[in-house]
Amino acid sequence: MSGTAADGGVRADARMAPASTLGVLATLRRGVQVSPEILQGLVGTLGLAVLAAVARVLVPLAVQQTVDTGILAPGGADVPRVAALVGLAAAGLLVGAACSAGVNVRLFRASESGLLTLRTRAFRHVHDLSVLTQGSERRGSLVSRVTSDVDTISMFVQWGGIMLLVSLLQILVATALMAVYSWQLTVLVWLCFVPLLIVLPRMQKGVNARYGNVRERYGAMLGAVSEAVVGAETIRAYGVAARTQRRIDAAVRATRDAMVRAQNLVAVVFSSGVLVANLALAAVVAVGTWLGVLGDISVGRVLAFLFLVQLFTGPVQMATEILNELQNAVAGWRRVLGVLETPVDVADPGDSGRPSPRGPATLTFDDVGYAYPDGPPVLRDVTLDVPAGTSVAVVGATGSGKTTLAKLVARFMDPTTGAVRLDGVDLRDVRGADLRRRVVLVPQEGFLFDGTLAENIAYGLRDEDVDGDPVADPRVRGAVEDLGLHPWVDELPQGLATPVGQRGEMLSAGERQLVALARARLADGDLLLLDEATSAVDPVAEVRIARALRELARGRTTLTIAHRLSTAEAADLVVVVHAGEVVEVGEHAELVARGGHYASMHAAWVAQTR
Ligand SMILES: Nc1ncnc2c1ncn2[C@@H]1O[C@H](COP(=O)(O)OP(=O)(O)OP(=O)(O)O)[C@@H](O)[C@H]1O
Repeated sequence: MSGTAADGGVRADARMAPASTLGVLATLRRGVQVSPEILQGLVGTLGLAVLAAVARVLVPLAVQQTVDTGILAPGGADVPRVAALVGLAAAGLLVGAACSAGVNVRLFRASESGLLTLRTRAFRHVHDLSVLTQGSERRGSLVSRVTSDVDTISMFVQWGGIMLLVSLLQILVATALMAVYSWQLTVLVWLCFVPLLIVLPRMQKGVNARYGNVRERYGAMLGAVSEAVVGAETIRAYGVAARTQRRIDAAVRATRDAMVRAQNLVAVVFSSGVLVANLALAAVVAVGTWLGVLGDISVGRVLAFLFLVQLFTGPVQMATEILNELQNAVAGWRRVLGVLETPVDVADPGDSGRPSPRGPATLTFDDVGYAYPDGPPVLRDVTLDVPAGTSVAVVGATGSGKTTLAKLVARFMDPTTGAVRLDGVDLRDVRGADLRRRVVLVPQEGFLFDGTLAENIAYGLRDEDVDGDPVADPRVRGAVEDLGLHPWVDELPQGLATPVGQRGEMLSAGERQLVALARARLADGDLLLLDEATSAVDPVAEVRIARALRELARGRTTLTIAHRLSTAEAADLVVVVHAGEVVEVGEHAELVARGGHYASMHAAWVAQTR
């Protein structure tokens, strides 16, 4: 959440229509606005594309000239002329190939730099979105927007776009030359191809549907396989390998069947293109010969027609496929633009915000209410004053709103009504960087990254403070020692250099908590938000965690979401949340004596544990 509201979105003007409602051309236009590099050097590229199309038509032209004015020259074959024309055709082919290569290279370069901008902007924006938006959007879908959706755009821009351009030009230039040679044969060739043009889009739709089915089956197959890998322990523990294997086999077979169905139709589409081209060739030969006998057309021109017909087949077949790719690209573009348009609902005021200097932190809830989007209120009229240096335990039944309270303090979202204040300043007005420095959240399950123990602890440092190898960083070691964790770390075979594995899978749950605490110690905030872990750990780890927590909290304002009432017993202040409302606030002994909510929770807990 480092960006400001103004830098990420693309809808600077609120009156602009959302990308999901835009037509094809408007989407392309807005896509180009977002990444204008796509159009870099377009005029030069277009010029090269025209040259490439003209060069391809040079061959039929040379054939006609060679036959009519070289081989069948009135005074006998004119060998030097034939040689010159063959040379010309060869040169044309070479120039055409060079132009095509140039077009590809230029397009590739321009589109890659455009897509780079699009990807980085989209990724940065995803980062700026509030945790809540990220959660509701399903993280997987956000990832796919920044990766595969951009890929569909790239496919079209790099390949489809230019093929469409070159193909259209090729058809136009070829038609022009054919019309010069013989209008009758030109009409004939078009008559052969028109039915294909009518039928192909429908067939292409079928191909798309079948490939859609393939992608679906493929996704299901990947899902089944990855589930079996992730759930390997459960599968083994319950001995259900055969059942799992049957599910995977069925998914693999379904993918194969879908693929075969799609390929069958592709074969029909491809063959019909070849069939029509051959029909056109046959018709040209037959009608051309007849016209030749009548003296309306020369041999060279009929031969040239045979070559020109070939120039039609590829583009016509490709055109529908390319148009389909255009649809995919436009859909991808809409989704990526949709991400860029998602408003940043927790906006960092940046430099225009109020500075919040380090020091003892007081926390105030000022008549705070909160409702998750489209949900009922989960917090109501919360008013609370936490003096600097106080340790507060928030207790309440599951779902009562404790975590929501902590999330508001970390500013993962803003209250629907009222305000949360740090040292009297509304969090909405506090500079993001100051807030992150002063308020540190230790979640129940701290996320560990694939790397060493030291690297994971060093995530507590701000980017600008990181230098050198964390393993050798005295600050990392210092944090570990401050919390009394060095005996544990020193027992590990590689000490601070011990790898933790993906998500810390090589450590136990208790050890992961210790790393999260050392990280928070290094972050050294003024206000600590602790979501107490509910998972049980062994007694030694429990003692170690409790000691580290005590050390971590020393001298700081602390808000702990307490799942164990022993934590509440030790806190300066207990806050009892019930159905979204703060119903009791006071010291442990005071609340027990009051005989209300807390007293009955405590009595139940004592009966269970002692
Ligand atoms: N992201 C969310 N979207 C919608 N509703 C949510 C979301 N997170 C929590 N809630 C709802 O808000 C209410 C309060 O949830 P919260 O997580 O704050 O409770 P809690 O007291 O921390 O519970 P627990 O002790 O089980 O962690 C619950 O009814 C829950 O269903």
